[in-house]
Amino acid sequence: MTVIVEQPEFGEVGTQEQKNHEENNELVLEGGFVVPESNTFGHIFRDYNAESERKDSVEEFYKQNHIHQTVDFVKRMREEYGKLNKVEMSIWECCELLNKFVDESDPDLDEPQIEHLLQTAEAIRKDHPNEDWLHLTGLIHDLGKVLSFPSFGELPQWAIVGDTFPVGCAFDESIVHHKYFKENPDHHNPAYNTKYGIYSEGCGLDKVLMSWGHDDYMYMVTKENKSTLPSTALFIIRFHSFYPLHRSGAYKHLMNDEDVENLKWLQIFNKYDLYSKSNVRIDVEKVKPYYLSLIEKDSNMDLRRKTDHRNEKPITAPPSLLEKMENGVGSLLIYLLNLWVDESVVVFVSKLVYELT
Ligand SMILES: O[C@H]1[C@H](O)[C@@H](O)[C@H](O)[C@@H](O)[C@H]1O
Ligand SMILES: [Fe+2]
Repeated sequence: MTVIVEQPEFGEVGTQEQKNHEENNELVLEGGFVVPESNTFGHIFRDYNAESERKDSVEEFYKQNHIHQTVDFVKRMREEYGKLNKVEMSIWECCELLNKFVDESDPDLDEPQIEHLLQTAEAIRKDHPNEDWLHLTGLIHDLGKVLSFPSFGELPQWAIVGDTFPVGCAFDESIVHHKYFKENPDHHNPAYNTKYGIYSEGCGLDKVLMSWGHDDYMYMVTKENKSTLPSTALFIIRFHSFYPLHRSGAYKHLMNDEDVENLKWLQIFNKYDLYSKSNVRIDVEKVKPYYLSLIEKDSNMDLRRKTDHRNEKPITAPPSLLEKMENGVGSLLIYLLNLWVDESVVVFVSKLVYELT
């Protein structure tokens, strides 16, 4: 059930083959995934000013997003959704649910999200066939968009999608449709509108409150369910919409050394996330078995049991037992605890181990 992570090698993503393709106006990443020149609508990617049928609605989306994302709002959302007490659902069920969701913030895509999830994961798989943790990350990175469905609280889209940014410090100029922040109360609050605001140099992104949406929610779900995905995957999930950082280089003064390392992977991931938004259709049924096997491997991530251990208290072993956990039997206990089996089973096994050791 462990998703094996090979140590990443960071280097320039690019080869001679890539350069040849670049001359032909297309970009190829390492293995064979070809970056298209234009999005589904024939425009360059992330052009928020291009005349298109989505231009005005995307702008209206960002207006609402920028007015309402405040420190108070983010704190309330984190508190509320941190309980993970809404619904239990398997990863694949979430993927299928998202088929009914169209992202109002996205100028590049108006297809159901399941296509996007699989397009991202398949593009990564083409170039990095051995990084199965990154394939799974691609598959689940946007699942937090389920927040738009009634069972997950039916949040408005401005509280789910779009690029994210820190709250509690000045809104960087590079943020899409920045002008609408002038209607955000935090923008006029001296505690929140300076370069550092409530943060300090190098404090680490983990300490930073990000505008609330699918990224932070899915991060919470992944973390609290004790996914075996590596911490880099959690970083990617949490910050994949943080374009002001990973594209524009803003807010780097808040990063610590670990963030610097993780950012390299996020930038690799982003190429697939963004440029796989094309009209190349995916044969869902064909690739489904592979992704089900990845989900199975990271069995902690079966949201059926674990998205929502709502209202349940985390199960912890008694202190006397914790002392005995150095040995092999203790590891078995940790394993069982991590599986979040019924509490009575854990207590029974705990007692048994205690007696035997
Ligand atoms: O419109 C898109 C979309 O909502 C993506 O899921 C998000 O990750 C991007 O940052 C955003 O620009
Ligand atoms: Fe996303």
